[in-house]
Amino acid sequence: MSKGVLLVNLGSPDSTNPKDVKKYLDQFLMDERVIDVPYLLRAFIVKGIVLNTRPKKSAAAYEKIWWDEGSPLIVLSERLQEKIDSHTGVPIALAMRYGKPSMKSGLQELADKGVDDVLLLPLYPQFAMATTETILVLAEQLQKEFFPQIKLTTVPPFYNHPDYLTVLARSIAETIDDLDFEHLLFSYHGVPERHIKKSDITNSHCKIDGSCCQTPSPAHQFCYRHQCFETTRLVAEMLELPEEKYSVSFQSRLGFDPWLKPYTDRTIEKFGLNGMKKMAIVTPAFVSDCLETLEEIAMEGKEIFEEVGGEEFTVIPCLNDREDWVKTLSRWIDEWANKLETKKENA
Ligand SMILES: C=CC1=C(C)c2cc3[nH]c(cc4nc(cc5[nH]c(cc1n2)c(C)c5CCC(=O)O)C(CCC(=O)O)=C4C)c(C)c3C=C
Ligand SMILES: [Fe+2]
Ligand SMILES: [Fe+2]
Repeated sequence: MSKGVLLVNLGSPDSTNPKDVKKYLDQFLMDERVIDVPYLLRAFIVKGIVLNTRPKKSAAAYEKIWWDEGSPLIVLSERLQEKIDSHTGVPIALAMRYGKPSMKSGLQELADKGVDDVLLLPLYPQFAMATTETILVLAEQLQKEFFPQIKLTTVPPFYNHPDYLTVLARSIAETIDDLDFEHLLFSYHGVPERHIKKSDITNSHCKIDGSCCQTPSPAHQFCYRHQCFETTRLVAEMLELPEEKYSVSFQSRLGFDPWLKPYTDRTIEKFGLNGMKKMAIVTPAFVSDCLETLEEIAMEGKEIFEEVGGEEFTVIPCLNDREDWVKTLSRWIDEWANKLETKKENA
């Protein structure tokens, strides 16, 4: 069999034009794993309400962070793909769950090169219904309908993988090496609490309280909240951060349902109001810098902190295409490719 890799990230609009943003948000928010209500209600919420106001607001936000080459998320993902491609011996294609390049075109690109054994690598450290799961479901649908010759293998969420944690810890230490900050906030993309309960395979573990995510359970294989806490705990351990020096929050909530708490914007405000002057923030749910890190955190978050008396707001960049991250992903890919090779030779 001939091997190849499909890297998948979230995706961005084609441009900052509100029409393009509307098209992108339509595809994104009509996904039943993102807004998980019955179709007619979802269509009413998305097409009847959100798409009438949000595209203009989001387009203005994209305008603030857009690069000459395009969306930061896409450009950074392309750089990552190119670098991995030059480090590994197998073809590497890049796709987005929403927008372009589509997952179908990514699989087609690999199929055109004769690849029939694909490693699917969702670029999300933690599992979530709205990210990893929707990629896996679509990949399986596409495989069945258009690429029956392709065998798919998936890289599981790597939230607690020592290689990933080492790179993340190093990226944090490089930015705040002298520990001259009062608090490090680990801000993860939020999800509605309902998503966490839906992903609970035991149907009884998840309470979204102070202890369920710390109590061992098979539910944690699919628990975004647990996985965010674990990434944080393990990285803090590597950095030898005392407990009072770091905490977790969740950003980017949308709509009126309860989302995971505490909310990042309110946490930053509270820090400033309590007299904190120097804080740092890291966003480990994102592998590539994007609207949510460059605008919501680096611009809006900074503004909130400074408005309430904060003085230094240090943002740790995402892993993007840093060399040690490229090497880590390339090693995982080579290990997969060589393992299959060995199995085949032994057969
Ligand atoms: C309503 C639901 C949303 C859920 C659930 C959600 C989960 C989720 N998203 C990411 C990663 C990203 N989201 C980004 C943008 C973004 N997210 C939502 C909504 C939900 N996300 C919206 C409406 C938008 C668009 C921008 C806006 O209008 O605010 C991005 C940035 C994309 C970019 O082009 O830069 C990322 C990345 C994760 C990891 C996640 C669940 C864990
Ligand atoms: Fe999102
Ligand atoms: Fe939990």
